[in-house]
Amino acid sequence: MIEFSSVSKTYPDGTAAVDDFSLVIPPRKTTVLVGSSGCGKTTLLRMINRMVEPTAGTIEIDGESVMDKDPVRLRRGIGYVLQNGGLLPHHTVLDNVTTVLRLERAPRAAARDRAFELLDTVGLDPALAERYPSQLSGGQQQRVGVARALAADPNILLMDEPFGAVDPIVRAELQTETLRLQRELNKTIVFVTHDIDEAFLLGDQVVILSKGADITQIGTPSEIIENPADEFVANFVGIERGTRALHTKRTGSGTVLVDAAGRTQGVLVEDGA
Ligand SMILES: Nc1ncnc2c1ncn2[C@@H]1O[C@H](COP(=O)(O)OP(=O)(O)OP(=O)(O)O)[C@@H](O)[C@H]1O
Repeated sequence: MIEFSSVSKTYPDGTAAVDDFSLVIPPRKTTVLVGSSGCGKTTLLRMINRMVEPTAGTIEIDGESVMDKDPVRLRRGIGYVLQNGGLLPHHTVLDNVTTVLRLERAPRAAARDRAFELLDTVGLDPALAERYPSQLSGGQQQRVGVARALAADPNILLMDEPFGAVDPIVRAELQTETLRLQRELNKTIVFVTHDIDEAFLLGDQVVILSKGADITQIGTPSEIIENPADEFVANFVGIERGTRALHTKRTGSGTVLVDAAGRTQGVLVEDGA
């Protein structure tokens, strides 16, 4: 479990990125932090692995403050996936994946075996192992980034807009893979995005943030769609307009659900019918 208690972060230039933020992140589930640009999502994520240190408040992992842990060891125990993959350009895929293992002084052969196992886990062809990041597609680079983050088998995986830079089709593929990985690996995932559809697809717990990392609503996707906290959330989620604003339409053979653009999205099947 990760717990934020009254956490604030003011950067040296006076920007109050996070103001009195408290949240419990349950283990082995995916928590998605979603909100518009600049609301403090990345700052929150980076405070978990101490890449950013809070100005006030505490962050605990399984009851122990991150400030009491050695930052280097802490970071090696937490996988971190960035938007652009964050791969080292002059290192092969294999070397990128084994970076942490080599820092941990794992024997070379064991690290290599583990890297191939990880490439398989993230759905990459082992033939890509000797390539450099520039010789991979954006989607493949992201998979390498995930493999690298998983290398030391961390309990926690932080993902900061990991699919922001790939095209929509690859993005959908990577989202499906993330769901599969979560089922198979059972990690505590903290995922940052500004895309509410991505948040609802991946999140067991979704946290909708506004400026200063102010929590506007927190809940499961169903809870939020069924009972949006206010007009901002209803708009953000697209309940009044867009694909989630469904209307019923009677047809000769039953009732269908139609979206705001007039496209039929499905058939209404009444419970117990
Ligand atoms: N190193 C820094 N120094 C000063 N201000 C910063 C720094 N890093 C972030 N900020 C500011 O803190 C606020 C929150 O930034 P943060 O990156 O956490 O937001 P975000 O929600 O992740 O945004 P985005 O979706 O655009 O990445 C913003 O106003 C940003 O400009």
